[in-house]
Amino acid sequence: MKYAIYQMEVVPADPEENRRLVKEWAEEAVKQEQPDTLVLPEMWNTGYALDKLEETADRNEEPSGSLLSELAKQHQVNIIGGSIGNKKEGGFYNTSLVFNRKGERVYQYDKIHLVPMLDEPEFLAGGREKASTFELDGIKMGLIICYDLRFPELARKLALMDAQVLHIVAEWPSARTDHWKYLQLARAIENQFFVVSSNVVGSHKGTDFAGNSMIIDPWGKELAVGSDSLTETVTAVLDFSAVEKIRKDVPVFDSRVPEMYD
Ligand SMILES: NC(=O)CCC(=O)C(=O)O
Repeated sequence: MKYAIYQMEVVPADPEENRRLVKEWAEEAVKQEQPDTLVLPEMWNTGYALDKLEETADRNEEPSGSLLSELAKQHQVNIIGGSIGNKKEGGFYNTSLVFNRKGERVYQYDKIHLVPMLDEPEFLAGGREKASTFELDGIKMGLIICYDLRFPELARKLALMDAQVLHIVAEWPSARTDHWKYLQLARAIENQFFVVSSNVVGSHKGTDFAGNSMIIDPWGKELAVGSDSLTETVTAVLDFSAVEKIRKDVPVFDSRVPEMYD
């Protein structure tokens, strides 16, 4: 499965411009790279201008959901739709959407863990539906959002549900670039699945974002890494047979003793 990740510079509080950028990038990436799956970053419609969400957030995933569905259907490509600032019953959420090649929405997830360092708890409600797996082209997959990366229980749960790849959509600051990289490597190695992450570049109100979008194989090898400051497309091909091979060579999942951990 060939991936193309949009390492984007989000324009804070300008959802129209961000939707234009995403459409333009997706059309170009499909032409240049012929990918199977496109990946967008976290909060790509609004950025972290959280005090402006009333004016800028989607309402019940619209209009961003329809844009992604149309792009997926038109280009017959899967889309891991990053996440969007989204108003629905209960308040504002950081909501991820995933579409298959037919433009059908196959997954929706609201970020569970709200990040205090970016004031999310002040402006957003935390998701209270459990994360689960979804399928694209017959492959089971999982998705978490940025700060969720710090909670290994969530990634492990998705691995135990047979996810072969974990997507991490993010707006991760440069101040903690090392954490961003090492935690992703740890999640890939300990769960023996692929990790595909999309981060942003640029800055907002004094916070610089780290780029370094990554594609890591289940051995922990970096297949592709974005730069720390450029808008770019990060690509790699994932061969999912690597998951089974590595789980045979180092049979961590057979060695688990779960009754000893509770
Ligand atoms: N957008 C985020 O969730 C950022 C997370 C972060 O800054 C951190 O975990 O550190």
